[in-house]
Amino acid sequence: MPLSPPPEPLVQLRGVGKSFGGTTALAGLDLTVGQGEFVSLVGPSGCGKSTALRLVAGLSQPTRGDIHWAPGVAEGRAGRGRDVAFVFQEPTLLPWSRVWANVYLPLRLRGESRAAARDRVDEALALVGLADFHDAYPRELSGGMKMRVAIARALVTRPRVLLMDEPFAALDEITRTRLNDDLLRLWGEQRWTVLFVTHSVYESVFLSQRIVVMAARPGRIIDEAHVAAPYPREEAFRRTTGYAAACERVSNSLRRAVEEAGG
Ligand SMILES: Nc1ncnc2c1ncn2[C@@H]1O[C@H](COP(=O)(O)OP(=O)(O)OP(=O)(O)O)[C@@H](O)[C@H]1O
Repeated sequence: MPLSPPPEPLVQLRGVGKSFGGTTALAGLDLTVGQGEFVSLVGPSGCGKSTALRLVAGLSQPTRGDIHWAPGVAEGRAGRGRDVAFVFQEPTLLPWSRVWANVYLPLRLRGESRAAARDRVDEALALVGLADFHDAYPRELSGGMKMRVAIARALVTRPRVLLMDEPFAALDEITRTRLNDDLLRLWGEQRWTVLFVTHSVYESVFLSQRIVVMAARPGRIIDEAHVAAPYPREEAFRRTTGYAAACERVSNSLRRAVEEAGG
């Protein structure tokens, strides 16, 4: 099969380091994420995955090195940057606001009226399959539905880059699998660039084109695995030899990461 050319770089981390007092969270991180790519970061606890995501989001600044964006991408904090949206493990919805108002929030913070925002909020809710729940309060929703609201709230700004920090870790297996399918469907339709943090080897292989394995002390990249399987990826992909081989490769790298850290 001919290899497709690598996508145009969207964001490049060059020699990025981050220290917190005496703790070196990241050292010499070189990572390029291409336009429209789906890349996962995996690694043991404390290897700096969240720190890397926060740096890309502009929520904190590198101590060393630099982060270079392709021309035309709005930089800055995730909340303000037009083109970068962040989804955390906790959906962090406003409990006193209905689903619609929760999704409207980023546009409200930008000063857009409800009337001007209506179509975009409705569209984001429809994308995650929650159009019928716009009037519900968060307490009336399951964990999976709350996460869908959080994803809709990220999508409402029509970002080019979606940063996801263990978004499905707190969900049960069936809900997680369903949201994996939904996320891939949306990515196929919308073609954002996704940088996804997960502790699950299986989730990373199912979702990603490329998996970056990190080790701790200091946080650094020790392997990059490519998953050549085409999209759309269906359930049957989980039973292929390609899937098994990629899972084994990433698992072995992860084991090495843990051993190197003396864990
Ligand atoms: N604000 C902070 N102040 C001090 N140390 C920090 C801060 N944020 C992260 N660290 C440290 O930096 C290192 C990397 O943390 P980070 O949360 O990025 O790792 P992680 O790979 O995302 O971990 P996990 O998988 O447990 O979420 C850890 O040693 C952590 O204690």
